[in-house]
Amino acid sequence: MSPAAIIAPSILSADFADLGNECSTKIKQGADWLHIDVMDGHFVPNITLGAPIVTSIRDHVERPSVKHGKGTFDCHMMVAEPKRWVKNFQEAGCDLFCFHYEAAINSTAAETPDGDSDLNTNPKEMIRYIHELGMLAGIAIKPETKVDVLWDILGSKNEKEVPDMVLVMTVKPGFGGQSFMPEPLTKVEELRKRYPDLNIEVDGGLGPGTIDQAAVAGANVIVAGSAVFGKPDPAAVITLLRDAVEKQRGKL
Ligand SMILES: O=C(CO)[C@H](O)[C@H](O)COP(=O)(O)O
Ligand SMILES: [Fe+2]
Repeated sequence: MSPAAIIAPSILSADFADLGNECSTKIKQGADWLHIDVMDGHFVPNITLGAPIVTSIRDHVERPSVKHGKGTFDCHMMVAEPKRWVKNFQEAGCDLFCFHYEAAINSTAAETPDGDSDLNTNPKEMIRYIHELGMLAGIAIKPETKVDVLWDILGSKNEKEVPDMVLVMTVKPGFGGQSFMPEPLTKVEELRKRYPDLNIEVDGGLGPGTIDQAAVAGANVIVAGSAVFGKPDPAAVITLLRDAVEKQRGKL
């Protein structure tokens, strides 16, 4: 059986003027994690938020008591130089640092806030660095990136280099509220076939109309922004998303 359903509302669609309350309310309404979209205007053509905001909302959401537990801050780092921000986000209260494969391999100037100018941004090194700082590590791929790039990383003999989660984007990263792209689900299917226990997250355009396809493919971590925030009954949407994943779990 694949891992349990994890529902992670994306705060990109929250009321930013009332963020602390928005976040704590979503947890009360049944969310497991909060998905925090960090965009730097370089890796994607949009800017959202940085570590100070994560520090502020951490005061409103209790830290998870167990690994992957309720209240996990799932930081989706759509930034050009992910290594620069690992320590910064760890100090802010991030629990899961999910960087983009495409950013890691193309990163050039990776000086960290500590002045560490080691430019090595090999994905496995990144994962080890994130783990050494006590966070869970995720690796994300854009819709056009082939899943094959992940086999070497997922097959690493060093457990510190193995990610805790893979994020398969189902929209082009950069904006909330886009239409779901079904094509990347073939990557989810292949990941699930090879790795029955892996946390596989899908992100972009997920909601009541698209969840079944993602659940059948084998995704268990579901990000939903515009389908949850600002809706009349967010708790009902969260339950619907969870039920769709749970229904498929036994079959996978
Ligand atoms: O990473 C993202 C965009 O780059 C967001 O997490 C994602 O788009 C969620 O928003 P929605 O559910 O409205 O599509
Ligand atoms: Fe995201």
